[in-house]
Amino acid sequence: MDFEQAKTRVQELHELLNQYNYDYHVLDQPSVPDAEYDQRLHELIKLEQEYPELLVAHSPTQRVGGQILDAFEKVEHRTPMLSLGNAFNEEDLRDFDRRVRQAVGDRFSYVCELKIDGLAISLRYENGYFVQGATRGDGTIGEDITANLKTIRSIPLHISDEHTLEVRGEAYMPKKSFEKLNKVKEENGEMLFANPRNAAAGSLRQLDPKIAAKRSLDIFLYAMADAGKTGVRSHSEGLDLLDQLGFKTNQNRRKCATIEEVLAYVEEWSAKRPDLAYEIDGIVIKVDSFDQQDELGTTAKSPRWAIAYKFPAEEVVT
Ligand SMILES: NC(=O)c1cnc(N)c2cc(Br)sc12
Repeated sequence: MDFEQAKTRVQELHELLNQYNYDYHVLDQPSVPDAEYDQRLHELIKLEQEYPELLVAHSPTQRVGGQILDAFEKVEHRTPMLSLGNAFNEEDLRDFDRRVRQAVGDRFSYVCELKIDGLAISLRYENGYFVQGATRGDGTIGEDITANLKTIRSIPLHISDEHTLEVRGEAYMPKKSFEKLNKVKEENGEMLFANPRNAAAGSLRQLDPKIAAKRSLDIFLYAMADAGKTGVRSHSEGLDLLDQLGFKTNQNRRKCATIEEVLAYVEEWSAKRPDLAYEIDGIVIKVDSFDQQDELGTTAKSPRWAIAYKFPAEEVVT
């Protein structure tokens, strides 16, 4: 095979492997047996060894970085990462609804989403390439954990969208992975993680990406910074765009026209919570239209157009 043929084949393998990866890790619908994926990946590794000039940072072979970092660099978020005000009961939710109606009237809708109990992160794409990933930190300054986030297979290393994009989401450890990890730690006489959130945070703060890669972390993306710049006009349209771009979003979201529908969604998912493959600690409720979000504005800490309903703390049986 000459260089030009190798270049064409490398491009084909990028597309094939990215598609297989998307089907498996984003859609949860594997399209080929693992052996087929491994065979194609091995073919790409061999071609990159034979033609090093064909090895690029966004190659599917580059998910698990080499060197162990000494520390994490600080990253300033170009758009601050918000925190949410809390609601603890039906009355708090009705108060929130009254405040929204006072500001924007009765013609609006909410979007309800599961509040993932993980670690808030931000992904930065430039010209369609994943270039940096960071923790929320204090909302303005986070830590650069790009190497560890690259190991999360549901994070695309390249997207079709050419402009610069910042995508926010929650990295988490599925319940089964958490139980498996603690079982191994117990067998090794190591300290156990208290819960999947701590396990996810501890895994993403590993200085060695090879350790993070073994922790079966996953992610749900739920917002774009400056989403309006992409032309979408509401939060729900933004989530649909994230789906189209190949990101993993949580499909249990629902548009609600009234607070009664919001309360029904809260009730439904409070009951379904134990059967989910991941921990949630509440429900996020947002006014959908960006124009109406702008009318409501933001306090120093959190938006007036969103609230997080928190499930009551579970009784710990000692
Ligand atoms: N879907 C969402 O908006 C969402 C889900 N899960 C979370 N832990 C958070 C946190 C903020 Br802040 S928003 C959000």
